[in-house]
Parts: sequence; structure tokens; C-alpha cells
Amino acid sequence: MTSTGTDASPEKTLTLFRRFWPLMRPDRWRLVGAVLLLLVATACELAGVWVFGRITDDVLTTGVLGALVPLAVFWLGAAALGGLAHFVGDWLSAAAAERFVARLRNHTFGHVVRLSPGTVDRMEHGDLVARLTDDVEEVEEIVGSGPVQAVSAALSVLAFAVAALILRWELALLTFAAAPLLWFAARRFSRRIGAVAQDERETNGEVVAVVEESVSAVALVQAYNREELVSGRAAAAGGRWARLRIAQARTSGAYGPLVSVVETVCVLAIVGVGAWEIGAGRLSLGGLLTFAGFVSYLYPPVQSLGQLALGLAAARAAGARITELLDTAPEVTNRPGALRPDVVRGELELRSVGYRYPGAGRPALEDLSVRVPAGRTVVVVGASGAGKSTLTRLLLRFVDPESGQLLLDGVDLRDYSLDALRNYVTLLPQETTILHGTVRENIAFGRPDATDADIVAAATAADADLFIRALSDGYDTVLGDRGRFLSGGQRQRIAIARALLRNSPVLVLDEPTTGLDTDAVRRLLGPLRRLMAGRTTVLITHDLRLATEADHVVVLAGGQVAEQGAPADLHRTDNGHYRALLHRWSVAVAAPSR
Ligand SMILES: Nc1ncnc2c1ncn2[C@@H]1O[C@H](COP(=O)(O)OP(=O)(O)OP(=O)(O)O)[C@@H](O)[C@H]1O
Repeated sequence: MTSTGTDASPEKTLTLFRRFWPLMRPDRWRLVGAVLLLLVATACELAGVWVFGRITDDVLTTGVLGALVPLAVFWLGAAALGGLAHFVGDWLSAAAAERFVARLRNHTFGHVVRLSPGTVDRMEHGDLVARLTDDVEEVEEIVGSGPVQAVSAALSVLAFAVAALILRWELALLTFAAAPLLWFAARRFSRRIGAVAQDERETNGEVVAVVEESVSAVALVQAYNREELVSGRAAAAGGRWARLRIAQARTSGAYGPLVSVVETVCVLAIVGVGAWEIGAGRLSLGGLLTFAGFVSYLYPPVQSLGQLALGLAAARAAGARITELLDTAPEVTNRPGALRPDVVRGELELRSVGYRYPGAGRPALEDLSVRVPAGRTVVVVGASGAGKSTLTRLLLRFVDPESGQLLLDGVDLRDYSLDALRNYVTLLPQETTILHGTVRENIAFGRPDATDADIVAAATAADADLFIRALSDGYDTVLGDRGRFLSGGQRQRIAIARALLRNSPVLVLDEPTTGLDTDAVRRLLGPLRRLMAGRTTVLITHDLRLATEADHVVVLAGGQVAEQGAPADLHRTDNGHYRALLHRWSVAVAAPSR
């Protein structure tokens, strides 16, 4: 997944602002409050500078100490009020920013978890994590701190500029001459940073992706002695990222000193012209110091406006990456007026179903027609790559068929609402997924309202209750990531309990005995039978021992139905595909290949 290129134009920022503003809208009054309070802080700074000039002229030059007290009290009050306004303003701005980041992350994550599993699998997972963590934080600058900083800095510039103009307009115009120079420098720097920022965001995603992949495959890495290879990959990506960060730091670091040099030139010009004005009696010393104070307060906001442009370049790059994610459309959606009947019987029918993966040369399934009466079991067998898992994706509506129809109780699956359909059809996936959490939470995953009694009943029916009670905290034992404390058979029995608890009329079991030895398979048969009892079941398997559970067997080959019928009939067919598979399987058991 690559991002669209960075367009450093203000239009691009505006487009991103419009896109993300709805998520900031609930905090708009916090932002307004922050701007107003930062203005109060500016006014207090202005008053402080003015009072300093008065102290110079009325106290320091004259030596009359009595005039100091009211001026000092005024100065102290202004400083305290300004400090308080700054504190509350920053607080409001930070609260709005963090709340926005949380909202954007939830929104983006909510979108990602609704994408088809195939679409998510095609993305690099580490890069996805980087987008959901670092990038969402960067985007905040476009709709939160950026505008607050821009408005308060612009108003500060205006306030100090007007004050300087009122005090000595000729001198003020002289100092303003430097403004276009600062603006020009900011634009040049912003362009350069924008180009680096895009690369930096991409490389950040790459670093997270490499680390995530290497950590999740650590056993394979060690078993094949490839520690150096993966460390090298991580080091290369990390090195590229470090170089880009250094380039970014160098460019933004050069901007500040450049502004300081311009500032110093201006202050020297003021001192020179001011000394001449004092000599001519047109300006007092206090007036000159006040003026210099106004100008020294004028430049930091100008500088922060420039730096904001630099920060926005990185935020735009992150915004483009988030937008790309949000613009990835789910492969399946609800039709208007989608059905959600309370009860379905569970009769399944596939009519001439065809499906081809995006970009694939040949279809994974072609002209597949099968009928499964409610409550019956169909076993789908076939060699690797025959199209069995593709069938599960179609039954769960992770993808829609390219041709033909899948019907539940005579209604096209596309006419049911997605969440209702997934309540009717429970999947036991090929890879048993145990989530981080307790045994109880894992079993109740598909039915959060289940009572303890329901959970124990499901675990008992799945022959899991005994081993669960033997765990350190029984049903409250926290299972590690992916259930690493459990054996393959135990994980599978927890998954069966989870599926049992959903109590849905249709079951799709994708290779439920994968990775289990003969003994474990035998022990699993009881729980599987209890799970399948009375439900329409599509049992996908390599394991022909499970075909005995079937009312009907479908043999797939190269995406097409090679043969189908009752197991006994298929068994009697000489030279049939089913007989050939049975033969291959029994030979494999009798004489394992070396
Ligand atoms: N995401 C994908 N993109 C492109 N082609 C795919 C994708 N997934 C599967 N295929 C192809 O579709 C065909 C059917 O794959 P499928 O996973 O359904 O087979 P299977 O019968 O479940 O195999 P196995 O028993 O090995 O799991 C294969 O040729 C496979 O290469």
C-alpha cells in the first residue's frame, strides 16, 4: 500500500481540513476558548511591554521611586493574568487535540475492521499499525493545534504591529520590511521539509512492518538461523528512517537561526534609527525600549507561523496516508432495505457460483452448484488449492461471487444485512484464534451476554470443561497472546465452545482438524458432532475420516465440482474422484513419505 504524493499546496491542507474537521467539531468550543485565552495572554504581554517603557521614563530616568508601585502592581497583574490565560488556553487546546486523535483513531480503526479480511491481509500489517498510531497523531495539526497556533500567532502579529505603528510608524515600517524575507524563507523550508516528510512517514511504516513481521516469526527466524538477515533488514529500514529524521531536523533547525539573524539585523536598525530619533528629541529612551519590546514580541509569532508551515508538511503526508486507508472501500456492503429476519431455517443453496481473486489469472471457483437442506451436513473435500477456503469466504460474505448466487432459505446472501447474516452463519476458522483475555471472555466472544452457566455448558459440550478447571485460575485464566499456553487440541475445543455458544443455524467449519494427530482428532469428534447436531453444516476438510459425518460430499478439483453425492454412493463409484482421494489418503497413512 503506497500513499499518494505530497502536494505542498494550501489547497491540499484545506481539502484535508474539510475531510477531518467533522471529527474535531465536537471540540470546536475548546479551540475557540483556546484562541480567545491566547489573545488575552497576548494583550497582557503587550501591557507588560508598555509598562516597562513607562517605568524607564517615569522611574529609571527620573529617579522618582513613588511612581514605581502602581506600575509594578499593574505589571504583576498583567503577568499573572497572562500566565493563567496561557495555561488554560494550552490546556484546552491539548484536550481538543487528544480527544480528536482518539476519535480519528477509533474512526479509522472502525473502518479497517469492517474491511474484508482479504483486503486487510493484502496490507502490510506493520505499516497499518504505523498509520493507526503515529499518523493519526500527526493529522491533528491540520484541524487542531495548527489552526489555533495560526490564528493566535496572526492576531499577535497584528496586535504588536499596530502597537508599533501607533508608537512610531516610520520606525515600524522599517522593521516590517523584514517580514517578506521571513515569509519567503518559511515557504522555501516548508517545500523542502514536505518532500522529506512524505518519505519519513513511509519509512516509519516500513520500520514498524519489518519489526512486527520479524517478532511474529521469531521461531522460524531462529530455527533457520536467519537472525542476522532480519536484524539487517530492521537496521537498513531504521538507518533510512534515521537519515530522513536527521534531514528533517537539519532543515527545520536551520530555519530558527536564519530568523534570529534577520531579527538581529532589525533590532540593530531600530537601535541605530532610534538613537538618532532620541538625539533629535523625537523619542524618549522609554519609547525606544517599548518599541524594541513590541518588535521583539512581533517576531516569535512570525517565526511560529513559519514553523507551522513546516509542521503542516508532515501532517499533510500523514493525512494522505490516513485518507488512503479511509478511502479503501469494503468489498461487501449492505443493500438498502437489507433483511434481518429473526429466525432462519438454514437451507443453503449455491447456484452456478463463480469467483476470481482480484488480479488472478483463473477463477478460484467456477460454476459451483450445491444444495444443503436445513440441518444437514455437507463435507467439501479436495486437494490443496481446489477452492475450499474460497467457499468459506463466500458463505460468510467476506467477498461476493463474481457470478451465480448463494442462497439461505431461498434468499440471496446479499439481501441479508451483514451483521444478521453473520449471526446466522458461524465460522470455525482454519486457524484457531485465541484472543488475549480470560478463557471465559474467549468463549463468550461471539455472545457477550452469555451467562456463566451458558459458558460452562458450552465448554462441557466441547469437552473443554475439565482441562479449563485444571488451569491455574479456571475460567478466569488469562490466555496469552494467541493462546500460547494451550495445546492445539485445547485451543480447538475452546473455539468449538465459542461456536456452540452462538447457537446459529448454519455452521462453516474450515479444516477443524488441521495440525491434530489421530488421537486428538478422535477426541475432537464428540464435540464436533455436538456442535453440528441439528445445524446446517458445511465442513471443509482434507481429512476424509470426517467424510463419514456427511449427508452429502462435494469433491472440488481446480475450482469446479468434480463429483458430488452421498458418501456411500461415491464410495461405490469406481475410478471416481472421491475413491481416488480416499486411496491417496489411506496410502499416505500406511506409508508416510520420507
Ligand atoms: N488472496 C488470494 N489472491 C489470489 N489468489 C488466491 C487467493 N487466495 C487463494 N487464491 C487462489 O485461489 C485458489 C483456491 O484457493 P483456496 O485457498 O480456496 O484453496 P483451498 O482448497 O482452501 O486450499 P488449501 O486446502 O491448501 O487451504 C488457489 O489457486 C489459490 O492460489
